[in-house]
Amino acid sequence: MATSLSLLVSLWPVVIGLWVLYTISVAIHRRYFHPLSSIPGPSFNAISYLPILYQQGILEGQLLHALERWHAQYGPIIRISPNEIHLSSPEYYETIYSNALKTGFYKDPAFYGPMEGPIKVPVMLTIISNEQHRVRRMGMNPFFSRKSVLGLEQIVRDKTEKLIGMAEQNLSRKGGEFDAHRATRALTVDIITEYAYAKSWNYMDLPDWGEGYQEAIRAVQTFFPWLQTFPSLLPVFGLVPDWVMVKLYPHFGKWFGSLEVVQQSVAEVKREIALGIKPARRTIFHELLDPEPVETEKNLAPRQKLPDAVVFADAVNVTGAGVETTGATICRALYEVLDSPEIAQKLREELKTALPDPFDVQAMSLIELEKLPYLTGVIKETLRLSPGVPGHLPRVVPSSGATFEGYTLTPGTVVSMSAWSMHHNTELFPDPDKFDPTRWTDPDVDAVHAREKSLVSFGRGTRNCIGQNLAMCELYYSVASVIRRWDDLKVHSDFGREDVKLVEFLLSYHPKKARKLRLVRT
Ligand code: HEM
Repeated sequence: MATSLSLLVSLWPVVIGLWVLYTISVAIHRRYFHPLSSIPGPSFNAISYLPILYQQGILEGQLLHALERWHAQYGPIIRISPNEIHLSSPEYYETIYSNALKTGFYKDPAFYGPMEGPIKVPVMLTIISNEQHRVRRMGMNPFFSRKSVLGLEQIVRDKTEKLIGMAEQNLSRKGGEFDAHRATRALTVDIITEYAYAKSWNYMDLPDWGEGYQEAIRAVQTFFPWLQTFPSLLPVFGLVPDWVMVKLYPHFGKWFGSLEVVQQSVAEVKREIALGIKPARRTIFHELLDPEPVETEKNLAPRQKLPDAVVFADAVNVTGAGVETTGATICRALYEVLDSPEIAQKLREELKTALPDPFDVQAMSLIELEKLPYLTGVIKETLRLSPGVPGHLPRVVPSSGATFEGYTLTPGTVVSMSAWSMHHNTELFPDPDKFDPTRWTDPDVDAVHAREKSLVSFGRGTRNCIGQNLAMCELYYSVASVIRRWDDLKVHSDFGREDVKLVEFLLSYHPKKARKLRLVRT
């Protein structure tokens, strides 16, 4: 016994030596003999996944800024990890993202897999197979079509009116201020839950505007970079009981609470369906649990019913995906408009003509708001500078291979682009950090068309954002109603440009120490 122990101890240096040798040979292979070895980029990125973890996990969501620096130094194609290439030329976006079913580029399992997190079932966002995704998405598409959004526009109108009423209450107090950050996230929760489940969570009525739910989503996302780098942590993470998570991160209580509400809603709809009760309005759950047949060229084809766990997963995805993204975009638009007297005046003038009564949110209609060129310019420019999903979206090169910038990429290579670098392309957007709504009202229609092609805040093609029609409706209503309502609204002096800097964990956030947007009246 003693001899075998001492043998084991004496072998340690050999084991460590072999491990060091193995690591060095892997590094040498990745750097000099790997199919991607001729692609430029920082040397350490070519041999290790740690630089990405450093940017995302240690520095917290900084990769989008690092990508900008690396592109400036190494050019339009860079190797950002042993197996991932990032591109900055807009011409490739269509190839990689437009029609996944046709081109075969598919989502990178190493990046998207860990995002299933505590739900443990692939949600629509994380499905890898494009074909499986098509089937899942088909059921939900009609629910988020433009026609559906126009049909349910009253929900957005009513919730926006409530937001304005609450802002009025806060602002009319002596020294009053309006917490636009929290309020806009509560607004987006209330809209999506009423829209999707016909039962608003009414976060706008809570004293803390449901802050815990928003913080929990952010906290969940900060784990992603670690799980993407060390996937073996995933099962360990799954073993941690909920109560321990709540102890470690008290905000998780709100998150788990919200999951229960979604579970209950699924159960309630299942009961109604079983009893043959006809709902006042078919919700997302009716659509997924008891789908109406689809009209095909020949006749009506029945659609597949989904298991409860899948319906639940998609519902959670739909609820969470539109909160921070839309809330942050609304806040950025309000900040940019109110921070510039010239932009504020121009927008107010346009809105005064279109909306004579500043108090009447009920008179607004999406179709009329969309006709306002300057307001539209403000919204597009905000989506450019504050895309809700600004970072790299990794896709795997299909079996046919691919060629970019003269480099051939073998099947299985991961290739990505990001909204952030698309939106900072200096040829299309000179002085890219400047907020300039007139980029979108330029009389040069070809130039505007080229910019529109490069505006990819909602992604592209079959894997794009399903909620974009709803998000646009929310953006038009909230920006128009707040700016039209008060002529003397301004940004609190304790808030500045450094507070709108972006970090990202798929969704964009502001750095932890950033202050939240508050508005005051002069
Ligand atoms: C300004 C607001 C928004 C932005 C910028 C945005 C952006 C995006 C982007 C870029 C994707 C694709 C991500 C990828 O390729 O991995 C996406 C997916 C998705 N978004 Fe949004 N989104 C917004 C609002 C919303 C809203 C309001 C909803 C609510 C329904 C929503 C629900 C979803 C869902 C369910 C997916 C996954 C779709 C799929 O994989 O088929 N988003 N979003």
